[in-house]
Amino acid sequence: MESLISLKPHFYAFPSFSSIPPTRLNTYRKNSLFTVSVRAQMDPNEDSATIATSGIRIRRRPPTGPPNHYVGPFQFRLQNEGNTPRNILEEIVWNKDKEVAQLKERKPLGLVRKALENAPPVRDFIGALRAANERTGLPGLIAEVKKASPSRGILREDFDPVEIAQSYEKGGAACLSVLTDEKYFKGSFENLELIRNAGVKCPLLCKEFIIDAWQLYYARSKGADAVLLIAAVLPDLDIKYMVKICKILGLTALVEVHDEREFDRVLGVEGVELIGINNRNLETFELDISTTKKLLEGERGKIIRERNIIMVGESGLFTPEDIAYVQEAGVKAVLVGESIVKQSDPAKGISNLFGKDISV
Ligand SMILES: O=P(O)(O)OC[C@@H](O)[C@@H](O)c1c[nH]c2ccccc12
Repeated sequence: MESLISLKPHFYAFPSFSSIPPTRLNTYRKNSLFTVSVRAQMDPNEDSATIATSGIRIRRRPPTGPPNHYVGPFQFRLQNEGNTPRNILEEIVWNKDKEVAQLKERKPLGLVRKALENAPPVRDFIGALRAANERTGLPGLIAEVKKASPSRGILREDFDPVEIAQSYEKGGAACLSVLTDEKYFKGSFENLELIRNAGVKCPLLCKEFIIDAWQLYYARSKGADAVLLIAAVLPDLDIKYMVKICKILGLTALVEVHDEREFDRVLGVEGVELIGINNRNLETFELDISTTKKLLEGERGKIIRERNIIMVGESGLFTPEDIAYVQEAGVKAVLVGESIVKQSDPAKGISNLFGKDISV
């Protein structure tokens, strides 16, 4: 069934990595983007389109072309299954695709790379988490500078990112996460830069929906020490290449999963050192902190320990009992936003969350 949604001209999605068959991908990457020599594996039984999107459920861009209908001088845009996002994650990613295409036009990779020369030095994100964990015996805290989210709306009206970041640092956070998505989370790269330039010592995670390697360079040029790679939106090959690029840039990659399938995919990627389990399903917003426990049971937990991978429990953590629960499940770090950002004194929010002062 088609229905009318707007009169605006339709946007043509810009092709990015996932739409390029792996064979071409190599040449493309080698010639125009990076000088990394990596070879994509091709299974002769799988066609290239399947490989390029392997592993993910969401559609990275609208599968149908512009559904236009002309009536005289009027151009109508028709809504159908192929151009309507099926869930919020698809919507965010489709939007991000347009956003990145525009940003790239304004600031091509060459310019971003040039800007890297003046970027502040990278700091050791994983080292900070390990040190905090050893010092306190509790999971190292990644405290999130978060103004709003699509599931919770505005979390804090009087939002001063630098003040919040400084308060988190004072309260004993090991690292900070700064949301940079503007449309859905009311964040910005300006916030990231402001916090970095204010002299906050905690390493910074750029919390963004990364779908294109250009964004990794951009995040680093703005002072990020780490980036988030979401397995639900990135095919295996993208994760593999992006992890390699992060290494080259000195960035730590926090690779996020939320079910067994994504976890297994990520465990199949070489060089991953930090994995987050998101207790919130980004497609449905459902929150369940037993996700962290469930995913770390049995064989997967064993692999994690053998490889010395640091696990991060993400989302929906509000009380000392929640922290104890995910720690028991095997995490050495936690990522927390809502419960601490909402407190008038975020440092106090941290002590409430852990049931004690972790700054000393
Ligand atoms: O505010 P919470 O429930 O404490 O959650 C923080 C963080 O885990 C959450 O913001 C998050 C985790 N993964 C994401 C990916 C995109 C956007 C946001 C997120």
